Amino acid sequence: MNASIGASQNVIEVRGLVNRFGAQIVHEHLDLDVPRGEVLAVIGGSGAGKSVLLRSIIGLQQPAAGSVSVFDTDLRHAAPAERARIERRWGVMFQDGALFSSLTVLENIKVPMIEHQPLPHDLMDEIARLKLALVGLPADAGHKTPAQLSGGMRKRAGIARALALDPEILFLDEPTSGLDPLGAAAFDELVVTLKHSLNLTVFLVTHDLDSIYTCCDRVAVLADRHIVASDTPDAIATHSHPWIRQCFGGPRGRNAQSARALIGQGA
Ligand SMILES: Nc1ncnc2c1ncn2[C@@H]1O[C@H](COP(=O)(O)OP(=O)(O)OP(=O)(O)O)[C@@H](O)[C@H]1O
Repeated sequence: MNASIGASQNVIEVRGLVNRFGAQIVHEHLDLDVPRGEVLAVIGGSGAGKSVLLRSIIGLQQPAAGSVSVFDTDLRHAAPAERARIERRWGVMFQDGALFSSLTVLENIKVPMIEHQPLPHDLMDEIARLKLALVGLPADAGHKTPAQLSGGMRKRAGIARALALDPEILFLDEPTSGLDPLGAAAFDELVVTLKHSLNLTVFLVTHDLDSIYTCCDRVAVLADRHIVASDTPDAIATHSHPWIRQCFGGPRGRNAQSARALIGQGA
């Protein structure tokens, strides 16, 4: 496909994806579209293949078959320079933040800039400080190492680094895992704010039903090795697939729906 056409509204298109590890088939003919500007949550049971899907999209996992296009470009067939240009247009926050432990937060945020877009050091410092403020971290957090931050602050620092190059797509792998309910809710609000202020497309792997109702436009459910349903959170909640019924009909699903109803009433 030609990157210059850009006619598609989908910034990510996955077609016929197959991933296996030895005899274990994780994905079998999986299709998924992510339109520009959408916050998409990918949910599914533990081990369903959500992280492997994310890794396949960003090129860290070589699929056995199928294609993945990002910005209308099939990354498997892209020349290294083109691939690097595409990679600069997304940012990734892995589950544990994946920050360099020996660097300060500001130095961590500057790493992608030094790698992909070296600028005078003063300017990179200034940009890093702006990213820190954007994710709601105080200025003094910039001079701390990851070990000196709380779990929630580390995740925010991970997002700040993912935003270093002003990406169009933000990939988040279980961003609220390990956070207390208030920290998780604040994180969901941050995702909504970033989506609107930066016009981001967000690909979110999550187990958190509150996040789904708070910040997602659409939910794609990964089960039985492929996407079994993809729709708004409300529509997914009434889907008949057994895993979805178990997930949304259980106590966590009911709590998330009640919380949403209360928010809707302005409580
Ligand atoms: N590098 C690898 N080598 C072998 N097996 C792997 C590898 N990466 C993932 N798997 C297997 O693929 C399956 C899907 O893993 P994945 O991490 O995508 O699940 P997940 O849906 O993200 O799970 P969780 O919600 O628990 O994080 C698992 O059975 C996992 O053990």
